[in-house]
Amino acid sequence: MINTSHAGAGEGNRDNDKANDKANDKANDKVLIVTAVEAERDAVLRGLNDPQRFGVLAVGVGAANAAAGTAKALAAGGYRLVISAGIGGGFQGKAAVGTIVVADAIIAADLGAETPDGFLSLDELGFGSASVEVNKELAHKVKAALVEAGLDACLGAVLTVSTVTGTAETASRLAARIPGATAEVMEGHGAAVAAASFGLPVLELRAISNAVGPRDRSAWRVKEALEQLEAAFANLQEVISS
Ligand SMILES: O=C(O)c1cccc(C(=O)CC[C@H]2O[C@@H](n3cnc4c(=O)[nH]cnc43)[C@H](O)[C@@H]2O)c1
Repeated sequence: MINTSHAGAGEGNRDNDKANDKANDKANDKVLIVTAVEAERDAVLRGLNDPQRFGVLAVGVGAANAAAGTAKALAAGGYRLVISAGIGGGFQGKAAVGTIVVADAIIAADLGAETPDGFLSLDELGFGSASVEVNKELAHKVKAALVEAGLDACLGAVLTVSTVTGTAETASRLAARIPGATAEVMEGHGAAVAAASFGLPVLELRAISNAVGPRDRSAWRVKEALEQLEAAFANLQEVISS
């Protein structure tokens, strides 16, 4: 074996690798914010006064759309963090309409099996996990920044479902099965799985538009929730960009 003891060459290669890593770090410096619909995307954009540092996309309703849209954006490169954002439902006693919920857990609440003895999650079935880890330190910083800005914000588990809860019975069953359940949405888990597949951290931030429970569209406060979403991102740029 030829001994290529050109230490200088080795060091040169290592220096070059470091330069590349630094360049890549610089290149991967944007934050991707994904919403379901354009109205949510536009509210986020109104809040951001330097949109160049962010990618803000409406990827469609539901976890499959969120996963596909997030993965497609991440495949283009340049991102270091994913945030699933939009409106959501709030669980009774946990998040009232107008609250901003920052996820400390992202859970696909109906990913599992129905049995005569109740629901078994993917985790309980032994087929992986229905949850995606959240960057908790950042989640706490985000929540603190929102409270500091005078917004009503809380931390809690954000459940992703395929079917919006429409009865008190379903709401109670979800809350009993997942004690930290705070908000219900349709996309977060999809975006989170896509982020994790690219090795990126994820956050979820939802402005509560309605109570999780009996279906009453007249009680939804979407306009107000979108205003809260705008206010949230107007006060988060430094925290999520640092
Ligand atoms: O008319 C209905 O009851 C109804 C049925 C299905 C979906 C909707 C939506 O408008 C939800 C779409 C959109 O909003 C998010 N969202 C808001 N509140 C909730 C909720 O209580 N549970 C789940 N998702 C909610 C969701 O992330 C979707 O993007 C209305």
